[in-house]
Amino acid sequence: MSTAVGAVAVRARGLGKRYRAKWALRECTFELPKGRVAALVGANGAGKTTLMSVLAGLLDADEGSAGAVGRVAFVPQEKPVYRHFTAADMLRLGARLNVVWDEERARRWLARFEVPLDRACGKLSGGGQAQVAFALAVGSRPDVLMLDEPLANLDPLARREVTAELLGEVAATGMTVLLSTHVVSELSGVADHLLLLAHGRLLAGGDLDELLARHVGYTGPRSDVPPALGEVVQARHSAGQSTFLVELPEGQPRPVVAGPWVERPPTLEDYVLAQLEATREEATREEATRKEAGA
Ligand SMILES: Nc1ncnc2c1ncn2[C@@H]1O[C@H](COP(=O)(O)OP(=O)(O)OP(=O)(O)O)[C@@H](O)[C@H]1O
Repeated sequence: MSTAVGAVAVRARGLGKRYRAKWALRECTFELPKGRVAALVGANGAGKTTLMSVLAGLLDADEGSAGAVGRVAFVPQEKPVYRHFTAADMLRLGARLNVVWDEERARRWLARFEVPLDRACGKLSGGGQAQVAFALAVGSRPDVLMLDEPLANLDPLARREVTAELLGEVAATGMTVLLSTHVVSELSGVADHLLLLAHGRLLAGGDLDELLARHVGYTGPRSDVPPALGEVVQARHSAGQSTFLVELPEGQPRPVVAGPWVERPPTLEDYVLAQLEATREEATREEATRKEAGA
């Protein structure tokens, strides 16, 4: 089956969600193209779980709209499995509960991660239980797979293997993946799209290569300003040295920087950490201004 170029898998328009009076999400607008692996990142409490829950239809939005095209599978942070069920029982449950069920795919996932079919889920390790939840999600052949902190219970090798398997599933089925994580360093080469949340608002979103290409890291002699024009996302100074992460102005040729300055393309981790730090500093400044105004 061919897919229209640029088809959208997940869309949000002015999406907002509040718990009582407190907004957990506000004015979120984005489109996630089909077949992408999108990383949803943000500090604790930024609104990642809330966003996924609304997109998966588990929570109603309080303003705006959101939707996903096709069948959605959502694996929450707690990796729900029945403790007294074996992995094989869980697969039988999957077959009963899902409109579409690919038993072979689900079994292959469990075999790949050496999860015994006959052991009660309660007796599996946290990582093993997570694999059962993933197998069920993959077996349901979703068009959009949403995973809340899928890497949290896994050891470093398992994290790499799970992300590799997910990429394999994307290549084989054309599904779209949205995964939230704090382990940003392990998303290089996995995610090709980014949604960055801060205090319930979407700070950045879009194609990862494009986003990173618009940013440059500079290291050079101590200076209050970077060697090229642009928005300073992060500035760090030590006695004799300054480093900057700069967002270059759109639609202009890339600046040529010479002399003592060294240019470095930022990694995903550099970019995300700099953005989160900048937001935290801004929040601290706003809080101080509020306190001053109230004093
Ligand atoms: N059921 C709830 N009732 C009230 N407030 C909630 C509820 N769930 C989340 N919140 C609040 O909404 C905000 C966003 O929470 P959410 O769990 O979506 O963030 P998160 O980015 O997933 O955080 P983490 O990385 O810690 O999992 C937080 O301020 C949180 O305290």
